[in-house]
Order: sequence, then C-alpha cells, then structure tokens
Amino acid sequence: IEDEGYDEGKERYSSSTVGLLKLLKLEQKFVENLIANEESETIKAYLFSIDYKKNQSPEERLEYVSNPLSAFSLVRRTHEDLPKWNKQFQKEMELTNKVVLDELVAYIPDSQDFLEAALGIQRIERIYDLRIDDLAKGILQDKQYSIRFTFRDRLAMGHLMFKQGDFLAAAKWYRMASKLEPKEDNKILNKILGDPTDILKLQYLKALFVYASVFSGDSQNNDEALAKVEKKFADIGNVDIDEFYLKLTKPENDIELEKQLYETQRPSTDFEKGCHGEFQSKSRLTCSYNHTTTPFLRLAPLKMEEVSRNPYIVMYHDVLYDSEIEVLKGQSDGFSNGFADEKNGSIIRDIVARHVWWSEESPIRERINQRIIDMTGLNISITEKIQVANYGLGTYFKPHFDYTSDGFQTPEVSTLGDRLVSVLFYASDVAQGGATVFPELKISIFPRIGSAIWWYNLYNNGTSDTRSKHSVCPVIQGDRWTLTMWIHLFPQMFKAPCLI
Ligand SMILES: O=C(O)CCC(=O)C(=O)O
Ligand SMILES: [Fe+2]
Repeated sequence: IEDEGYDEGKERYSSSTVGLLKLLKLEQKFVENLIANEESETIKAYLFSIDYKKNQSPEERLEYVSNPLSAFSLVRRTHEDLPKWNKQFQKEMELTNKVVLDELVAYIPDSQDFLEAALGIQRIERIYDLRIDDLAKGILQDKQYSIRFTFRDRLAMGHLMFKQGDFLAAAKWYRMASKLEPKEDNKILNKILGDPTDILKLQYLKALFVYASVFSGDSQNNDEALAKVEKKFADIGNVDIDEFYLKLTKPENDIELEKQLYETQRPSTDFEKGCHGEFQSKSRLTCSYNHTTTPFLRLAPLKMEEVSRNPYIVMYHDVLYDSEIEVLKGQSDGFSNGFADEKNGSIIRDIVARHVWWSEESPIRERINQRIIDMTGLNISITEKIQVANYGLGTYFKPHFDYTSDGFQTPEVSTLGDRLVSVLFYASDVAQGGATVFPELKISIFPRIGSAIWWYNLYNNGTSDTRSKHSVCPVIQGDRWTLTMWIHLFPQMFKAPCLI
C-alpha cells in the first residue's frame, strides 16, 4: 500500500459499483475504437480475452460489476493487460484513432486500486470462510456462478497474496492457476501479455516452501522462511524446478496437497458469524404499525419491527421509495473515492464510495427528513447531513462506533454534540453478503430495499454505549446502496429532555 503513496485524486474503481461501471465503460470505449479493424487476429484475440459482447444492456453491465469475480477480472485486465494490448495495436495497425486509445489507457486503474480489488477478494474469502478453489471456480457460498477466474486472474491473486506475505493463500491461488495453465496456452495472448508459466512454477514452489517452513517450525516467521527459500532457489536450475513442479501437479500428489492446504481452520469472530447469518434471530419482539410518534403517522402509520429493546434498535419497512432511490443514486457524480485501511498512519474505516448530500432545499431531502422525524421523534438540525454510500468489490466497514470518541471529529460535533442516533436506510437489496452486524448484541440485519433501521449510540446521560458497535459485512454479490444520517445530541434538548 505504501509503494506509490496514496493518491486521493485517483479514481478508485473497485470501491463502488458506480466506479466499476465507469471502468467497464472505459473498456467498452476502447473496444469501440477497434471495431473497424475487427478482422485482425490480434483484435479478435483481445475481444475473446475480455469476453466482449457479454455486457450489452445496462442490466447485464450492473450484473457484471456486482459479481466479485468479474469485477476483479475487469480491474486486473485493464490494469495489467490493456496497456500491452494498446502498445501492440498501435504498432500493428493503421488505426485512425490512436490518440483516443492512448487517452483511454491513461485512465486505467493504478496498482493501489488493483491491490484493493485483490484485498476485496481476500476479504470475501476470509470473512465468509470460503475455499479459494471454490472461489476460483465461481462458487460463492452455495451458489455456482457462470463466471470463473481466468488463468491470469488466478495468477495475479497468487502474486498479490505473495506480496502481502500470505503464502498459504498465494499457494492456493497458484495451485488453481496451475490447473488452467495448459488450456489457456494461447500463442497470441502469451506473445502480447507475456508467458507467465515459468513464473508460476517458481512462485508456486516458493509459496509452498515458505508456508511449510513456518508451519513445520523450521522457521520462526515468514521473513526468515522467505530468506531461506530465496537462497535455496537461487542455486536451483530451471530443470529442477520443472521436475519438482511436475511432481507437485500430478493428480495423486495434488489431492494430498489440497488436503494439507485446507487443513487449518480458524474459529469465526462474532462479526464473521453475523455475516454468515449464524446468529439466532431473536424471538420476534414486536411488529406493529407506528401511528403515534408524530401526528402525521395517525394518517399514514409506518410498519415497524423492534430489533432490540435494550439497547433500542428498530427497523421500519417501506420508508424509502423507488423514485427517491433513483434521485439519490443520481447524486453519484459527486462521489468521493473509497479509502484504504491505512491513510497517513491513521486507521480509516471507510472504504466505500460516499457522497455527502448537502442540498437542503430539495423536496426529496425534506421528505426523507420528515420520515426520519416520524420514525425517531427526534429533532433534526438542518446542518445535519445525509450521506449516500455505494459499495464495491468486497467493500465493508470494520467494527466501529459512530460516536466521535471513536476517533472521529466532524465540524457538527462541536456545535451539535455527539452522534446520538444513527439512521440507516437500505436503498437496495443485496443478493449475497452486506449485512449490518452488531457483534456485541449478536444481531445481523440483511439489507432490504426501502427499509431503514435506527439505533442509539449513546446512553441517556450522553455517554458512549459500547454495545452500539457495528460493522458492515463485505458485499459478496450485489449492488449495495445506503443512506445514512446521524442525529446529534444537543438539538434533542427540548424534544426529549430526559435524554440529557
Ligand atoms: O451501511 C451500514 O450497514 C452501516 C454503515 C455505517 O456503519 C456507517 O455509515 O457508519
Ligand atoms: Fe457506523
């Protein structure tokens, strides 16, 4: 992460489906500029390698970027391959629009974005306890998707995990790459993108040896093991490597190896259990129509479901309308990039794309404000902002608190007090993953379009309630949209005097 420094101005395509759609569009523009020369073998090979023609309609495109495997593929091939293809096209062809191609290539994902995409895949694997061999084959939890990781995708995951020092994961990915290697032995591809077979062999063996050396106690840690292995391999010739690799990949040996690689199991944390949907659903508290919080509700009561009584968490259904969702998604032009975990040494919890929605005058904003008042009975100051968030490839939120003693200071807090209540609207369904989890309370809530939850972050006396700790599980498959508002303490002075 440190390599290139963190450049906030750069597009983070992988952190939101909005970003990924932009990237897909970029690739499609690139293709459109080649179509005139469609007969060329090189272009044919390129179009084949990106599975062009699959994503014609907006629905298909959204589906494509909502799947972590195809999303990763997209980021990888635009980052790694596109510049090489471009170079080849420029050299080989009489293209009228060479400048356009160069211009498009200038916007490809950088290595930070590429790494974020790999970390998203890793996060899905870890948090949902998936097997890498399943993932590579398009099996996500119990669902088999038609999308598979290609040879180069698998190899790239291996390299990135290796670089992260996760040698077990690297070995698992290299193993999966080795299974596709002969089939994708495509001459044109290898000529233009390079033939990584030798690298695969070497890296696969290195990853295995490093892992085994630490696992067996031969080395104290990864660094020591890696140093030993590098030294050993420096003396070995290619013939030995080939021989070793051949042995390793023999079916009978591979089966044994597979067992060993997947042997160790780690118990799930409470957050992860929540993500798996393992928490017992609380015996139904109450489901009812709320027609008392505000006078308006007498006419149009809201569907309310208590999630927890102490601390109080409540869910409302059908409180955000499709027409409103359309409008708030339309705000996505102003999205700021998602952040990585680490930024200037301080932990940043937010890796999703966010947009702060300030426009107080909009009638929609007023309606949503009113609905928040109807649901909570609290006083919303006009200076409170609403945030639209859109998630991307395996993006999530670490367990955190919304009150600002968790290390966050916002200008509102000094004038409005701490964040008493969090209100969260779900502006989409999520096909797989993406639950909101309260690990201390053993509660998880899976997004349902149009629903909202709200909860207290502070006790009645204004001090922090640590039970409000919550997190967002990585999205596995889907397009997650939310709307968040924090209601601050001071404006409740007269609304709910007993609070303070
Ligand atoms: O989207 C969610 O489920 C929760 C988001 C959240 O925790 C936050 O915005 O602080
Ligand atoms: Fe939060």
